[in-house]
Amino acid sequence: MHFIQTSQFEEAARQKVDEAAWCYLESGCGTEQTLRANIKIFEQYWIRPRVFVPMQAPDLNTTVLGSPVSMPILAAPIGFQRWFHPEGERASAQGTGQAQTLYVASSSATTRLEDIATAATGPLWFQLYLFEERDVSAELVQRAEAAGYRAIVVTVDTPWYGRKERFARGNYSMPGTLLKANLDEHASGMVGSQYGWEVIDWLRSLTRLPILLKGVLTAEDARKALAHGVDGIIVSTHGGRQLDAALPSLLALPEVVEAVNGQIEVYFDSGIRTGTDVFKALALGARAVFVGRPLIWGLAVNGAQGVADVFAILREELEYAMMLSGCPAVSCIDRSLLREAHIL
Ligand SMILES: Cc1cc2nc3c(=O)[nH]c(=O)nc-3n(C[C@H](O)[C@H](O)[C@H](O)COP(=O)(O)O)c2cc1C
Ligand SMILES: CCCCCCC(=O)C(=O)O
Repeated sequence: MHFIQTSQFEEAARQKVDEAAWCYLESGCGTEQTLRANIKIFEQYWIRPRVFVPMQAPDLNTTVLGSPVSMPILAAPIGFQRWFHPEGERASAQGTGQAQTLYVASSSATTRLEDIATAATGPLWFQLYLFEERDVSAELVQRAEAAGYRAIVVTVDTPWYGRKERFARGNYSMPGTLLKANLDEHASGMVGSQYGWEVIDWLRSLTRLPILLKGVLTAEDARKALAHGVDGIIVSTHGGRQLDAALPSLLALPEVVEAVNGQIEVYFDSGIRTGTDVFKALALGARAVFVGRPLIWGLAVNGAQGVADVFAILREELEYAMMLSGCPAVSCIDRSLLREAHIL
């Protein structure tokens, strides 16, 4: 089956994945206001195309914290991937490598981070939850550094695990056989809710790897992140899975970009489903975007190849958007190419 839109992968994945896993993947938190808004808001931005811009083929190559990637589209950290495909994280890292882009391994992976690194062929970052037991986080950082991961992505929007009401209403639970492969059997796996900004200074003292914060949505916190010496920010609502009614990521992006003022790289996730979504996030100042659920649809449908195919669709759609709007390179995509209008 040759799919040309990520939504076709969604339909096909729904047929393959069991009901509980599907609900876990697709759900957001609370009334799912932010989950819906993350998608809808893209329709409130319109591209202002420029004509007579000579180009052969658009150049999608870029770098992320110095690592070259073939396009500004990256794999977001997603936990429990063996629930969706027996090869889980190994397959998604392979498919991401096939697309020559970056994979972020989750703290809640069902494959050991060392085994993900062995399977991967592209650059890797490691996503860290700040666990109640600091030693657990410290050990993960040291293992990630030893295994060749190039940055630590600290998820900061999860001082508590979000209230997934759809999942709870369905009375679903995760199979006991799904192990968090990276955590020691004695670790509670509870996220720490007592931390303040000084925990970032503690983390800084542990590693020389670049540190990014995932889940910053305000200029105030972006300025604090700068003051604590972080190397990058990912503007994210965790795919609408943490605070319901949090402002959608695309609405938060401009204020974070403005506050950071080019001093560090700003990334984006939540709601990317098409290449024009990627284009719009880049135009609002993101260096690159992370994709979550669509890659898991690809994984569920066809393992590593499915992941690579989803990347290929997004890539081709972005290429078309660039060719038809007069952007020969991703560095040319800027705010002047976008207009906001709520007409739908
Ligand atoms: C099933 C699922 C599991 C996730 N697991 C993690 C995780 O372990 N760590 C993390 O920082 N974010 C996690 N996220 C959030 C993603 O990294 C990302 O922020 C989100 O999926 C982006 O939104 P999108 O799915 O609309 O692309 C998860 C999201 C989903 C859907
Ligand atoms: C310790 C928190 C585990 C959460 C793992 C998965 C996740 O982030 C999600 O959104 O689901």
